Amino acid sequence: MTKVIGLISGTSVDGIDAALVEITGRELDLKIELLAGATYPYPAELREKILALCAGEAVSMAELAEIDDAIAFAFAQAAENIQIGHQPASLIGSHGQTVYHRPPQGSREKGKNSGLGYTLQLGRGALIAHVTGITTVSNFRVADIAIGGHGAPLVPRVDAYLLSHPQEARCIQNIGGIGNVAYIPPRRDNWLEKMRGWDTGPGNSLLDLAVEHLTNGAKTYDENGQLAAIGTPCQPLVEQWLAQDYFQLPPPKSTGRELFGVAYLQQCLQDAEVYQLSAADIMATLTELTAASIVHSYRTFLPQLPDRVLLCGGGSRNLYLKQRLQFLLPSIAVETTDEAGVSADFKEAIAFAVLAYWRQLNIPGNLPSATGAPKEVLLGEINIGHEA
Ligand SMILES: Nc1ncnc2c1ncn2[C@@H]1O[C@H](COP(=O)(O)OP(=O)(O)OP(=O)(O)O)[C@@H](O)[C@H]1O
Ligand SMILES: CC(=O)N[C@H]1[C@@H]2OC[C@@H](O2)[C@@H](O)[C@@H]1O[C@H](C)C(=O)O
Repeated sequence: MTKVIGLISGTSVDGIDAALVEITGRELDLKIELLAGATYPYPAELREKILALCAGEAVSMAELAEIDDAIAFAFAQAAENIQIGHQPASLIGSHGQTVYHRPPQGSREKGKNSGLGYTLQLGRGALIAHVTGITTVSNFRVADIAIGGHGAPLVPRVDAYLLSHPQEARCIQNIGGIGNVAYIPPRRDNWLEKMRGWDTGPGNSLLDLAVEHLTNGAKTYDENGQLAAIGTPCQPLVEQWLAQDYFQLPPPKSTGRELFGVAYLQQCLQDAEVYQLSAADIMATLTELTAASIVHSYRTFLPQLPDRVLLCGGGSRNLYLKQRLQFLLPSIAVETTDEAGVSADFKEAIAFAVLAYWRQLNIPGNLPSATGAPKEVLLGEINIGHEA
């Protein structure tokens, strides 16, 4: 049994999710127990700086170094806090903070750099290992990227072992800033080879930006989808947006705030002008885009629709969004991963604890059918803590 801390701040940049878990087994016999989970918001000033970086604002290398260190210290503090009242952990898996993600483009010849993806997560693991004294695995995405993969999504392989079912085909749908899915066929025959995974597109990123814009900064997210729920989705707009490139691109595929960020929202608002929509209608329409893009991708790219969809991430708390997903998938059970025994709030943090644990055991962490990499690889760089 190994006690591991998983840390991640996702594309919503709302704060650091920390999970303290006990892990046993390897793959098919993998078991986790969540001992503690908490979200530690970033200091407001740091969040603003990170969002500016993500939006492509120019910073000097000196400023970048400062932000990197501030993130690492915040992550180390989260690791210290989550252990309070528990026996100390022996390993940390820290995803860090994505500030830039460029998916690979087209085919790539070995040894040549044309078309290679690029991804940058800040919050260097060496500093977290030094501050906490705990060995820290970090930089999980780069090995998959280096061999031509997207480096994302990485959670599907962990989903496979924690959430597969002997009879049911399941879609594990994360709705964070960006949405991503893991499709898991029933656990029989060569089920792992039949798995699929990809980023479905915007999760909450456009919703958060829109609410902030429409309420002049008074709100940062549409709690439970309350505002969207009193509006009406403008279907012609949803169809217009769904016809765009990303939604038609076959998987494996990944995306980020580089695409579904401020400029994308501005274009959406401009497209909406002709329909003279109310604030609630705009929110309903953007929420419909999130729901419809998820369902469109299942209908277009999966070999069969799943028997059950298990939601996770902050968007699983958006009741209106959940209702719309259920409406668009009438004969399929739409629930959350909580109902299958894995915390919907902390599944990503749990996954990075598992990925660190696998790294120590030399077990590959990527699922080539989800990242597009040509083979399985070990993920993450190991930074030894001085107490190791
Ligand atoms: N009660 C709620 N009602 C509606 N939306 C919510 C609620 N709680 C959280 N959210 C949404 O969830 C978002 C945070 O989700 P989460 O923490 O899963 O994202 P993330 O991990 O940063 O993203 P990603 O998975 O893309 O890396 C918030 O920004 C908000 O939009
Ligand atoms: C580059 C990056 O940070 N991607 C995130 C993001 O947030 C959701 C989606 O886009 C997913 O691809 C990924 O995160 C999760 C943790 C993953 O790798 O599975």
